[in-house]
Amino acid sequence: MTSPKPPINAPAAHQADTRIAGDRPLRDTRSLRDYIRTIVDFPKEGILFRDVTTLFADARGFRMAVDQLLTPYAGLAIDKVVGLEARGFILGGAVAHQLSVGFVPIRKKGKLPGSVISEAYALEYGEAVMEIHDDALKSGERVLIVDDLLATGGTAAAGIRLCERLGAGVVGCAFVIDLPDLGGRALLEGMGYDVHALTAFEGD
Ligand SMILES: O=P(O)(O)OC[C@H]1O[C@H](OP(=O)(O)OP(=O)(O)O)[C@H](O)[C@@H]1O
Ligand SMILES: Nc1ncnc2[nH]cnc12
Repeated sequence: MTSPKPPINAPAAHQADTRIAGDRPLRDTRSLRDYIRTIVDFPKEGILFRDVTTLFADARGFRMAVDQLLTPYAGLAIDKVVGLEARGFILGGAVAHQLSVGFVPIRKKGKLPGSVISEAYALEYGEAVMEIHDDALKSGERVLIVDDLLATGGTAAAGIRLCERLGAGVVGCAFVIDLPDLGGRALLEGMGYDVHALTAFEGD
């Protein structure tokens, strides 16, 4: 027999299960990685798609991701968090809120309403153009770039170029997932950028 649903304004008693005492889970011992789902052959054959919607949907998982993303940068001077469309918006917005700084979106071509600058880049499974409002960052501002996943590094490198063309400095690039076999970390670190990733999936 299923129990009746509580009234819509009832206190959320079930949330007790998601609370964390210090770093020690009360009951739930899943690691951040355990919340990430893999979809085979999406968006095309041969791709193992690392799906973070299952991580975002879980209160404990999402909090772990946001907290771990910002930990290395908490003591540093950051003026803006720059999020890469689309999942970088969800993470970057939360990180910006935690750091008490503003959030700037980098979007796919044609989505931003104001005057933009653009950068073309290659993806693991296609090509795209990214854009930023040309007044979104001031010269000399220090930015943290946030996205869900680092694969070839093409998206992040385009994001870095856009920020730097506006005169901003990239303090770091933070990702939930690194796919090291696709070379993004090596690319970005080879260019001298700080890369912070919470977990890696090898063999992709
Ligand atoms: O390191 P790269 O090879 O550039 O790949 C990483 C990018 O690919 C994914 O986004 P996607 O392009 O699928 O766009 P979406 O988030 O808008 O779905 C992911 O969220 C990163 O932004
Ligand atoms: N394997 C993958 N899973 C999820 N997002 C991606 N973006 C590029 N490669 C990806």
